[in-house]
Amino acid sequence: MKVSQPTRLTMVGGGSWATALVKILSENNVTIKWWMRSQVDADHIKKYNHNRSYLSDVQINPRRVKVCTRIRDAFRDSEVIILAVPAAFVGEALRGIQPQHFAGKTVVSAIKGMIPATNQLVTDWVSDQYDVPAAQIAVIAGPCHAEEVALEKQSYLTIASQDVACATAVADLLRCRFVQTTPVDDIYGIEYSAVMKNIIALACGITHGLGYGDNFQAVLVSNAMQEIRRFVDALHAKHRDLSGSAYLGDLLVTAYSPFSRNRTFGNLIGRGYTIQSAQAEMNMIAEGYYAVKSIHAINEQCAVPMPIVDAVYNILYEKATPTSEMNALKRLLL
Ligand SMILES: NC(=O)C1=CN([C@@H]2O[C@H](COP(=O)(O)OP(=O)(O)OC[C@H]3O[C@@H](n4cnc5c(N)ncnc54)[C@H](OP(=O)(O)O)[C@@H]3O)[C@@H](O)[C@H]2O)C=CC1
Ligand SMILES: O=C(CO)COP(=O)(O)O
Repeated sequence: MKVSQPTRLTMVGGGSWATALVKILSENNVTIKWWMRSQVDADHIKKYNHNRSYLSDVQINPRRVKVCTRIRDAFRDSEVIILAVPAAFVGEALRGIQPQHFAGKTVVSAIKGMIPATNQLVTDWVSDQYDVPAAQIAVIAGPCHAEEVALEKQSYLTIASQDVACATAVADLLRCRFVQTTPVDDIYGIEYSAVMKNIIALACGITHGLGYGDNFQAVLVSNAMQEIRRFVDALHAKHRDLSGSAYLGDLLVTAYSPFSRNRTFGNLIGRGYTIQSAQAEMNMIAEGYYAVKSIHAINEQCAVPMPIVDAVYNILYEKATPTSEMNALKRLLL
């Protein structure tokens, strides 16, 4: 990707994170074609310059942002594609897009989830499905809730790519008054850690819903860090400092923030909601619900000890009760 401004960019997704990223990018010299599936939401933005369904206080700049519901129109002439729908729906969002539509473009995943059908990271899936070279793929990571971006609270993003020049170019696009960005090369470590922290946040929410306190959660989170290290090292061994903000920082914000979708979903499960009723209660998607199934399946090959992931999987997919799983888990934590 050329680092030259102005940049023509496509945002795929009409949810909270897509809306927050549109806000960030609109601060810079970027023109955005913003694809969303809902015609009603798109029409509303065109008329009133805000997204009625997510982060409705964010003003959309009509000079920078054009909304559309046809994915091929959204891709035309763009240099950068940002994917910002939950992983389970990215295939549906890109229906009608062929490898040639990605040719020459930089693809940036803002997604912290796994492709359920293939148990792949989103970037691996993009590379396989659309023949996008690794040097043109990046991810957006770091502890950053869309709600705080909407409020212009100081935030930090880490941009990872195997090609540091690509990461740097994307980091330049996303740096603004209230967002600092850092380019790095550990794309696999960062993407897997971002997926894992959502599962841990489900566990934090479940235990909170059951009545466990801060003392327990601190032990849960520190054990989770070790679990993440074991898993990521087993898949992609590399020297990495997991105390960095894209790893530990993202785990902390998700585990402790009331904005967290995954923690909220877990909390409802801990309080006795069924999966269906918890999903219905939330207007947003908790990626960890889908991801735990993929991570559990991948770990059948690696066989890394992951008691927290196993407990969440058993609760969400094996009909185990939160009480019994957390009773068993608490004996394993140190
Ligand atoms: N929210 C945040 O703070 C952050 C989120 N992320 C990541 O960003 C990604 C998107 O999350 P987020 O924006 O929070 O999600 P939201 O729950 O806010 O939005 C979900 C989006 O997915 C769309 N969608 C839902 N169901 C389908 C479907 N069946 N087919 C196609 N599209 C569908 C929704 O469209 P519709 O409105 O029409 O239903 C909406 O645009 C996730 O991977 C998340 O982990 C990363 C960092 C921060
Ligand atoms: O990844 C996120 C913030 O960095 C958002 O996920 P949660 O909403 O589950 O915390």
